[in-house]
Amino acid sequence: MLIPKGALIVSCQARADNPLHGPIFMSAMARAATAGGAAGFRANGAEDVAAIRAISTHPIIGIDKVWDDRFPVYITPNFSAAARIARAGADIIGVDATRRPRDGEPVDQLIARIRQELGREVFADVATLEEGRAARAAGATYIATTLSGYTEETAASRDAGPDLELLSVLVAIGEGPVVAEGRFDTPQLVAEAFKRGAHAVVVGTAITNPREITRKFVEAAAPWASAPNDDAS
Ligand SMILES: CC(=O)N[C@H](C=O)[C@@H](O)[C@H](O)[C@H](O)COP(=O)(O)O
Repeated sequence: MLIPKGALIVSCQARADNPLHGPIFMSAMARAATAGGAAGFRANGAEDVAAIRAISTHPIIGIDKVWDDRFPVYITPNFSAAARIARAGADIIGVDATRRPRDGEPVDQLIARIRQELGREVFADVATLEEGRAARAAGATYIATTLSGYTEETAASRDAGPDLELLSVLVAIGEGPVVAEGRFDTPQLVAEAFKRGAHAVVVGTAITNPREITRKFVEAAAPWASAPNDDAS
């Protein structure tokens, strides 16, 4: 098992519309996170994975987000996406392990192929207990709460903070490491995840997305903000 117990993993991702998009910024994020004590990374796309691999020996959970209007699954939906990420240097491949339709082989088959043909550990992003059980049975090393709040079935809970309940029930099965991921946006929530038995915690937005962090502070300031020219006397 490559991710050590108690690890804080930092997700270094920035989409194309983010001013920090690109491997130069993401590898700098990873270096900053390393200096702060991060024990591993999650990164999207071959370029960012390769750039982070070049500056770190910590475990990397690599994903390849492939958007396709025909399917809801976009996190490493098929074997060719997984192979690209493995080639780029990811030790662990993150996949959407929900049972939703995807452009590729059924998820159980995908997990088995990643293990057998790529020789990589699988990190299964799930939204429910049943999906977690199934992914474990298919051979995933890590089960993570990443997609709770992001599927049709679980969307209602997205604004309610991280899914601590799902974390607890996955831990209770007791079959292997469970990782807390998705809206763990304060040190207190990270501590709570470990208290509930998380093997590791992945934090993204709250550490590596200055645009969203700024938005939160601006929202807090909004009631006191004057409209332009308000102060003209
Ligand atoms: C649903 C989805 O696509 N989640 C993504 C998975 O890679 C990322 O956008 C998240 O930032 C990541 O899971 C970390 O979570 P948070 O940013 O909440 O700490």
